[in-house]
Amino acid sequence: MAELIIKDLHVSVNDIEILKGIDLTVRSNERHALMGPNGNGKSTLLQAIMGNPKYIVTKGSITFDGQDVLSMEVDERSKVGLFLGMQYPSEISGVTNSDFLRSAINARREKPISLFKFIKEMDKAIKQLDMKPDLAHRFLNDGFSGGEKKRNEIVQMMMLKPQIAMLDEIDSGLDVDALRIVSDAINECQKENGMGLLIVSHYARFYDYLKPTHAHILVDGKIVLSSDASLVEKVDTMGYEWIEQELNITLKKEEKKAPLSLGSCGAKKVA
Ligand SMILES: Nc1ncnc2c1ncn2[C@@H]1O[C@H](COP(=O)(O)OP(=O)(O)OP(=O)(O)O)[C@@H](O)[C@H]1O
Repeated sequence: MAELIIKDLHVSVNDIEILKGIDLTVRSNERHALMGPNGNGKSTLLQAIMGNPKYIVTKGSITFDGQDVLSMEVDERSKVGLFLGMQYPSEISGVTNSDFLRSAINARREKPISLFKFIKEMDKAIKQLDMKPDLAHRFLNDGFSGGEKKRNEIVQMMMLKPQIAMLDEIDSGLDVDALRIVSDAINECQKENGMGLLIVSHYARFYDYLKPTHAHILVDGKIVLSSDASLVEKVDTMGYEWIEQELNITLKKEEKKAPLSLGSCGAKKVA
């Protein structure tokens, strides 16, 4: 069973501390919803786990099956089974989608994948995501619509078969049908591979499809609440303001979204 363990993680960007002590464990088959007001550090956490050099870890640890992730290069993190589906996927002209994926797959295998198997798997993924068949031969994300880029991240996930997949607002920009198609693909991939999921989204509809086993709220660089999927419903109906009263913390003014109301969903205060 795969296990990603994050302990007391502090991360700075441009000398400003964004993450201020994150503790989180994600295991195979678990589905963690990570929510929180805008600009509080969700993407920063995912980028730091994947090793984006802009995000400097100043304290704490990240281990994957007992191995020190922080001492690994980005490609090594991918090879051990970590995957990040990006909020803003990059466009790379000159590299076709299929070349990119084949190289990424071969980098983590002793023997290169046969062309036959690769084409079969890529066709299956493209069909499952209901994407245009020419996608494999186009340059990576070049000229792709917003929704196509997000679906393409899931094609990559299906092909790479990670042990822990982190999805950063992969639902944003998807129409209602695409949201269902993408969710079905994620669910099937998890069923086949037993991967663990860490999912950042602002929308309950996406979580309705993915059925989180755990849910967390991140505020000002800390996970302040952890619970089950009932936390997603609570945020969907009440926003985040109730957290101020329940935990006696202050949300930044511009992050307040919902009308003030109180309630409890049995969430556990963790910070
Ligand atoms: N590469 C970067 N350069 C400068 N500042 C950054 C960078 N990445 C993140 N930040 C800052 O770190 C803070 C947290 O940003 P982050 O993207 O992690 O928040 P988030 O919770 O994912 O927000 P959202 O829900 O809006 O996506 C913000 O103030 C953001 O401006």
